Parts: sequence; structure tokens; C-alpha cells
Amino acid sequence: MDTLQSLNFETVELDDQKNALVIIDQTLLPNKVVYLSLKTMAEIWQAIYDLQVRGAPAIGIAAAYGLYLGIKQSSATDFDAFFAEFSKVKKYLASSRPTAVNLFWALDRMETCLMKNASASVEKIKTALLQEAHDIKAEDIHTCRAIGEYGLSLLKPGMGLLTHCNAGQLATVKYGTATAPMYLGQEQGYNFKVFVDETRPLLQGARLTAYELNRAGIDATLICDNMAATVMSNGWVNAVFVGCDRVAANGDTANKIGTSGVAILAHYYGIPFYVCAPTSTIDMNCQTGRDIHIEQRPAEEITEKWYAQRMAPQGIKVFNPAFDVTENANITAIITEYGIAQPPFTTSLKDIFNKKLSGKKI
Ligand SMILES: CSC[C@@H](O)[C@@H](O)C(=O)COP(=O)(O)O
Repeated sequence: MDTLQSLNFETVELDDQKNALVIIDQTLLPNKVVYLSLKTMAEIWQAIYDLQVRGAPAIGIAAAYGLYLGIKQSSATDFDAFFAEFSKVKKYLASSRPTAVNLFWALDRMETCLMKNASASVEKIKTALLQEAHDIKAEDIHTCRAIGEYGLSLLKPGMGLLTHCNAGQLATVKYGTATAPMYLGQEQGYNFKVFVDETRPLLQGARLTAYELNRAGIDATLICDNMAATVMSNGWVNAVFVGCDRVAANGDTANKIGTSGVAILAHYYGIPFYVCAPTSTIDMNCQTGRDIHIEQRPAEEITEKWYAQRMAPQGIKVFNPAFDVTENANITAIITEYGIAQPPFTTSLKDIFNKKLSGKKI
């Protein structure tokens, strides 16, 4: 049985004929399933900024298609003029969100593709860019599946798991990263019991992960973020699986705000804490978590966004970082599509990239 059949939605899709990027509007889930057809660069930028499309891999795929759409109708006939337009669109899309490295990784990959085809006609370059964006999307499926298989190899049937935010199918193309072992386990009768942190302030856990796991028939229990210690101390959690937005070369990991607290708790209770990381999310140019730019979001997301009425006094100061950094000391292993990296991560992540560079198949 393909558990994922029940998740019959496409997170990000190109409608090349209509020159549109089609996304499922994640801000309306779980109450409404609405697809948006985004045509202008401003619409695509805003959809990424507003988290209508969100999750590191999905942001990368949206940006790659966005860049293609942004230069598809260019009337430039020579390479220099075309490259100038391409660079302008690339820079604009890159400014939408700063933390998830997949955004920059996907845009850079598009630029590398353009450079490789520099001697071709502009029309041929456009075709190559379209193919590159399709490849980025297709590769994400194999990547997540491989992460799921490696993750599942660490688990036993009947285990209790905990996850934070949404690193699910909605954040990728299929399987998700942190949810991939759950979905593959479900297909093989593992009967996991998954605790889902609601994930303040934007409730990606409550609105998105709970929605996905429920639809897939996985035993999921929603908890407020401040209940993780309770379920852990009760002995109900055997492993924590989270996604990531950027992993530094030493293994420090930026993920949704609150992740670091979950890791500290897991460490305290002796529960393995696994980060599921496609290599596209590992940034070997960041030496440590201190080099990772943490996005600050508007105060309204905390004070009023999800409530019928404002829930905090007018004029109160608000601090709203969208991500935090989990120190490598609190991470048991980083699960990539090329294998499981264990501490010391400075060495093991290099080994993972060496496998990738050697052309090893996933
Ligand atoms: C596979 S998605 C991994 C991360 O991108 C996810 O856990 C996360 O932090 C998403 O943050 P968001 O602000 O919702 O884009």
C-alpha cells in the first residue's frame, strides 16, 4: 500500500503553458485546500515570504521554477543581456527568506546550469534551465526516500516518535525528510506513535504535520510545544526526528524556532535526536551555527495572526526569531541521502560530501 497515495497533493508545480507556478497555499491548511497560480515575480516572492510555500526543499524548488519563469519571456538575444536579466531575478528571489540554504542552493544551481550553457543560444539556455528546475524537483523525491530508509533503519516497530514543525511532504515533493521514516514505517506495519509539537507561533505542526500524518493513517498526537518534557518523562518518546533549514560544517543545525529546546530535552532524557538533512541543506561554508543568518519575523505573528482577537497588549515589545540553532552536542546523528553522519560531524559531513562527489548513487 502506498501510504503517500492518501497525500494526493502537489506542493509545488510548474504550469509551463500558463507561465505559472502552482502551489498549495499552506497558510490555509488544514481547513481549506486552495491552489494558487503565481505568475509574477512579486507574487512568487510574497508567497515564499508569507510561507504559502514553505519548508527548505519546497522553497528551493519554488525558487528554481520562479527563476525560470522570470527569464522565460526575456526578449534578450545575446548572452550578456540575458545574464543581466537572470541575475536581477535571481537576486530578487534570493531576498525572500534568509535562513533556509536550499533557496540559495537552488538559485546557484540554476546559475551553474546557465554558465554551462553559455555558448548556446538564449532559447537553448531557457530549455536547459527548465530541465534543471525539473531535475531539482525530481531529485528531491529520491533524496527524501533515501533519508526515510536510513532513518527507518534506526527504529523498531511500535516506537514513540516526536517531531517539531513540518518537515513533511508539504515541505518537500514527497515523503518529507523527518516524516519519511514515519511514512515508510507505516507502509511496513511499524505502527509508530508520533507526537507532533504544535510549533508556535505559526503552528506548522498543528496545521500541517498533524494534517499529513492523519491523512496517511499514522497514529499522531498533537501536543503544545511546552508539553514535550511531559511526554518524554513519561517514557513515550524513543526518538526525535526533525528537519533543518541549514546545517553548518560542524553539525550545528538551524531549524524552526523551538527545535533547540526539544534537543536539549531529548539530551536530558537520553532520547536520540536525529536531524534529517538533504545534502542541499548542508552549508559547508558556514563553519558553525553562529554563521547562520536567523530570520526575524513580524510581531503580529505572535500577538494576533491566528486568533480571533489580539492576544497581547498593544505596544508590547516582541522578539520573533523564526529559527534557532541546535548545538551539535545535542544531535545524535544527521541523516542524509548518502548515509548517516555521526559525531564528530566536522569529519562525518565531509565524508558524506566525498561520497556525493564521487558520484555514488543514492
Ligand atoms: C524539510 S523542511 C525542514 C525545515 O524547513 C522545517 O523544519 C522548518 O523549519 C520550516 O520553517 P518554515 O518557516 O515553516 O519554512
